[in-house]
Amino acid sequence: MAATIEARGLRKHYGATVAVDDLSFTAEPGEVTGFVGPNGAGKSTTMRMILGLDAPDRGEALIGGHPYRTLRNPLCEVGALLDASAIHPGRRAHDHLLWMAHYNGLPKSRVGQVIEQVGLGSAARRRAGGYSLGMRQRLGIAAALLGDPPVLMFDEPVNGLDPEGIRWIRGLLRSLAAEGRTVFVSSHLMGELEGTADHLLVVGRGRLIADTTVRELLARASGEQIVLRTPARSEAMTLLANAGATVAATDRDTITVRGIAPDRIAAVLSAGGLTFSELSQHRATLEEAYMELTRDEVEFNAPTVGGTR
Ligand SMILES: Nc1ncnc2c1ncn2[C@@H]1O[C@H](COP(=O)(O)OP(=O)(O)OP(=O)(O)O)[C@@H](O)[C@H]1O
Repeated sequence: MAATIEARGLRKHYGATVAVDDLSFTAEPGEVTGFVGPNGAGKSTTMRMILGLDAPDRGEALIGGHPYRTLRNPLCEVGALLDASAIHPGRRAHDHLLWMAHYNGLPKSRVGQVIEQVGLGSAARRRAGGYSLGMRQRLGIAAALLGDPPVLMFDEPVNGLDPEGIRWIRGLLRSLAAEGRTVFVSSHLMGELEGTADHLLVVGRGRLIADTTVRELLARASGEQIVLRTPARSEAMTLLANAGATVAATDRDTITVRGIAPDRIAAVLSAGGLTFSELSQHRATLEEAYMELTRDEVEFNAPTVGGTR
């Protein structure tokens, strides 16, 4: 059974801080939806509201069309990893999952299945207090998968993991989406979602600033910018600025040019007697596209060296 996650006009404030401000979006089955934004953007607060752990001031959040609190068997409708350290250190992973299964009326056989699925097999009888961060993440994910739910939500699941752990989580997210599940994953680093997310929701200061696909976001960030490589960098910058372009030096002999077309750039340079060795469309990385979107949205923006941007 497929199910969406929907937020409709969600708002939440804590004292004078508006953590989430009129947020609306839909996450669809069969896709990994990346929920990205700088620290303090409101990601965890939004996820807590979707999961019924915090009440919105306004708006509503729905899983498969229903508020979390009205779900009859929540573990079978949505699995979530919010805080991997939430398990008691004296508890063994196997017993923890067995207790969850029992409490939620799930067959015992699910425990062994999810332990295998997350690769915790040999460690499942050890106490969680001795687990590494990566093992605790795996246990949290096993708990989320226990009810075989169509919707999965993970809050910063790769935070602090080694490259092998990151690769494993990425593969898992993709395979869960390929099974037709709705996979919702938050991160404050866009690069972490490269090659994993299909759909991106970018938030800043509690507001939605982009609801897009990875492909569209890259195309938008790459468009219009031309990379020019020339030995006469400063002369070229002057000529192009006089011709109405916006220019910025990016390297010893490289300039990015906006606002005029490549054939016009070539014509201006040739009229000025300048040569160039490259004139190409700029290809933005996902991280660059994200930085551009969120530049003004960072809660605590560190001043740049020299006070200029
Ligand atoms: N329980 C709370 N009491 C007071 N302020 C809160 C509380 N929870 C969140 N906030 C504030 O709300 C804002 C959004 O926080 P939230 O944790 O949702 O952001 P986030 O995007 O998940 O950040 P991070 O990436 O750092 O986890 C922040 O300014 C935070 O300080």
